[in-house]
Amino acid sequence: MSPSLAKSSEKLKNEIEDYHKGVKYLHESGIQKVPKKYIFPISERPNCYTINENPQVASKHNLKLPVIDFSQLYGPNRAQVLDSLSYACENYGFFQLTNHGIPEEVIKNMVDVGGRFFDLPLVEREKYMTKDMTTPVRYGTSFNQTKDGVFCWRDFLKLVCDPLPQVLPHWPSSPSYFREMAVTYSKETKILFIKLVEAILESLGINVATKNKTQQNDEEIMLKEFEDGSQLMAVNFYPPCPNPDLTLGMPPHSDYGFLTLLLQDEVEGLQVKSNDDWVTIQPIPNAFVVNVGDHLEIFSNGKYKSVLHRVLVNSLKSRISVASLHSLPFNSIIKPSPKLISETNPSLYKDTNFAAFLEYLKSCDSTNKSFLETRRLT
Ligand SMILES: O=C(O)CCC(=O)C(=O)O
Ligand SMILES: [Fe+2]
Repeated sequence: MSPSLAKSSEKLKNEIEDYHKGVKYLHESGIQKVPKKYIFPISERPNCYTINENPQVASKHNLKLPVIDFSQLYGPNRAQVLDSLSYACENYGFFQLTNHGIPEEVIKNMVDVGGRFFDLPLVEREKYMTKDMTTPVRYGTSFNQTKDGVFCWRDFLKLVCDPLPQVLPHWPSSPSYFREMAVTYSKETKILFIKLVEAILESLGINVATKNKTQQNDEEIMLKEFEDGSQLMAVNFYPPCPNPDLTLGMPPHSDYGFLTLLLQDEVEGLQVKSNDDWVTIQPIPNAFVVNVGDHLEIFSNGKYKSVLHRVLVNSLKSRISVASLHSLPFNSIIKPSPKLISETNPSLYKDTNFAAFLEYLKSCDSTNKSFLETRRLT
């Protein structure tokens, strides 16, 4: 190899190593332009409208998602709230949840400790970097780091939350109070998830209340399964990006799981696909953005929609979000509820399980085709 060729191949190798160190590393190294690796094809880039450029377009791109006041579910307005919930899940796949009962302090502590984790030196964070998708803790960058052709502007820490006594010793012990804050947050979101599942089953006409107290019905058994179900938390970190118009924090995707409870800080970035448009979800302090995952779309036989969403980045501010993904236990088979299928309304999805999802992740570039598309029968 000629000396100049050797030099350029050495440079390429260093660059590739740098991408795998993540975008916080790139940001801190002071880059002025995003490397080629992060540039999305034109058709996939965000349209960065500002209010001043085109007020009509800007307002169209700022959708007010249905806001569900959770406290109202337990009062005289329950039926109306269930209707709004059903409307949101059918038409948007997303809603914002206020007055959910999780103390402000628990939320603030989680965002704070998540931020302090990303403030640790790279050597500390790197300890959790692994290609193994089944480990209790995984630190990484982009979306599907080993498969992504184009990298996205996001670093993450993923924490498996069950069974807690087994996974907890693997969670980061630094920064201080990380485990305490993250455990409290994961337990609170799990309780909220169970309450949401009860409401969602009821909104689908599947009633959990037992008529005969000595007998458990199918739905109660199912709720018990959710209590023992899977929970995965992803702390996402998006540092400022020099060219937010060329890249994305996360590419369009739907969430694997039944429901995601997402906490976003005050910096906007999350966009949801609605009628072929990308619309920004305005952060509401202390509220959760809740979205239907692939499993709920399958379970509801397509009535509730697992909708594509993506994340934009910006040149000024870091952004943190914490996604808590909940579903049935990892080894469960997910299928349409027998209560919702009939001869005239046949099942639209293949039964699925976690192994099928892992297979999908291994086999293709996850941004090309959604997992859900691979499960549809028609
Ligand atoms: O950062 C966000 O707002 C969205 C994150 C997300 O979609 C995810 O973690 O699946
Ligand atoms: Fe997501």
